Amino acid sequence: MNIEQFQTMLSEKGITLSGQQLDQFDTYFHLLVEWNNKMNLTAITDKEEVYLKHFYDSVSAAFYFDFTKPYKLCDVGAGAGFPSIPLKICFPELHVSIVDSLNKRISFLEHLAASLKLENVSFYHDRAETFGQNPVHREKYDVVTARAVARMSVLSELCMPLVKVGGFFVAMKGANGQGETETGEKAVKVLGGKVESITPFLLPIEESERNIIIVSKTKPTPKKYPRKPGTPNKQPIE
Ligand SMILES: C[S@@+](CC[C@H](N)C(=O)[O-])C[C@H]1O[C@@H](n2cnc3c(N)ncnc32)[C@H](O)[C@@H]1O
Repeated sequence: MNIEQFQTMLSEKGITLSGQQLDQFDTYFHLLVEWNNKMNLTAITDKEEVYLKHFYDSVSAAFYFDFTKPYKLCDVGAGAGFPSIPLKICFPELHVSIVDSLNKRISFLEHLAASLKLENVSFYHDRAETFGQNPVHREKYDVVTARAVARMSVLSELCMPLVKVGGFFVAMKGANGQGETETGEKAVKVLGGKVESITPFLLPIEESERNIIIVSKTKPTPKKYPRKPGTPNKQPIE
């Protein structure tokens, strides 16, 4: 996907990017490739592939969920910033918190956010299992996102405790998203949620399948979740 296609295809979905936002994506691409030479951030470094498989794919969450409001958003396991940094570039009103267990990725993100002059972004080097038990963060977010972190039952335990009652969890999945969500539906319920929608779509150009799963939080998550890493006999809730 070249930059013109990126701009046109987003504009067809109602997301119009200014010159400044396009410059931010350009800087993001260059820093991603530069830092990828010193640390493992992504296997995708070809420019057109980064625009398709990282930038467009991340922003595709906004085709199914309204990110235009000044929501408090937490991105669990964002790695090199996906999906929350592309969403923040497109929707500057968002207040973004990123939690990732790998400190070198957090260092990259801090540098990236400063270079892009992003406001209202915070980074936390932590595991979601402990972050979600911290009263500062527990049930404090309007929306929690996750892309390519864990299968739905495990992911729900990491993400649902962070969502406030009345908020949403947006999971970005590949082709197996539907099956995983059927298996993970019990976990979602135990954790206080309800699966509102599973929407399949094809990534343009290469036509690989994606699924966006939207879960609403209807009641508080029981205190024992998320369980700490190493909890005896810890199995996914299935
Ligand atoms: C496969 S990468 C995906 C990164 C990004 N979301 C994307 O779509 O490219 C998974 C990321 O989740 C982080 N991660 C895995 N388990 C985690 C946990 N329990 N708590 C916080 N971060 C975690 C890893 O450090 C890694 O950066």
